[in-house]
Amino acid sequence: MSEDIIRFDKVEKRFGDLTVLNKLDFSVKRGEKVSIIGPSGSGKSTVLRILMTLEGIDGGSVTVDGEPLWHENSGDGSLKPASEKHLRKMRGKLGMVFQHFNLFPHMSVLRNITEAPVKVLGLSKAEARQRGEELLELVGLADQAQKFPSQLSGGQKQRVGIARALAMRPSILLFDEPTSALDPELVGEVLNVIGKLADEHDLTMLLVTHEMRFAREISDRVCFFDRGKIREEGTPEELFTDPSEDRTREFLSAVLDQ
Ligand SMILES: Nc1ncnc2c1ncn2[C@@H]1O[C@H](COP(=O)(O)OP(=O)(O)OP(=O)(O)O)[C@@H](O)[C@H]1O
Repeated sequence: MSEDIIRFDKVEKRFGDLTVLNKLDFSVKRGEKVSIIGPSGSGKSTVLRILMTLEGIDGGSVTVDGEPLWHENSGDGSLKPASEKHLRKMRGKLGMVFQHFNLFPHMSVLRNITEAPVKVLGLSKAEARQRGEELLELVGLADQAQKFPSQLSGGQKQRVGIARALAMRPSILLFDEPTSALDPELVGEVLNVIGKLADEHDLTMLLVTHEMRFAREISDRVCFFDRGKIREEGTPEELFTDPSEDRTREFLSAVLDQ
């Protein structure tokens, strides 16, 4: 684990008068599993949305896999705003698992997973199907391939969401509060799948979560966000047992008491 696969340098993001990211410096190394925790509105999901190019930036730079995300070389060594082609290429490096699953309701589970690999990666239907079946096996849903999302529980839908993101063979997997829309009894099955991925694959994982115990278990590093900046970061052990900032301590005692 050496080079940075994700790098934010002094990134600014505003919505009108609201500064959401305030000259944010943040990086993730290849293969690293990083959790972002912090109060509501601190800019956690915005970081993921910027990486997925769902939001632009107002200042600074973002680099993914050594290349600027929002800019590209113009040929004379200077940078120009990224073209749609550049953004598409960069998006291919990342997969995202959304809080509300975002599955296609009119497609079977298997087709939800095979559609983009066929249309975007150019896989044959047979290849996509074989890979889709392997991924359903990985998330424990091999027997649900022909069902439709409406026939699944929330936990099953989210496991399809994970399989769908993996089907695009990303180097980086982003999770945006993947369990917060689930009934409590369904959280465990999704966390088990994410934990298995973290243990068995060399994927880079960036996870925004309110599940403190889980963040502690699977992360190499935990970042505490507060008002658009990283207030404190460290190993789970350092951050959860001996935080150095009062603000981190207050946040942790509030959420761990719930
Ligand atoms: N498209 C938007 N337009 C205006 N304001 C936005 C938009 N998206 C996010 N915000 C605001 O930016 C701030 C940061 O949002 P973000 O979703 O990144 O926070 P968060 O830390 O992920 O919070 P939560 O834990 O509640 O999801 C919030 O105050 C939010 O209301």
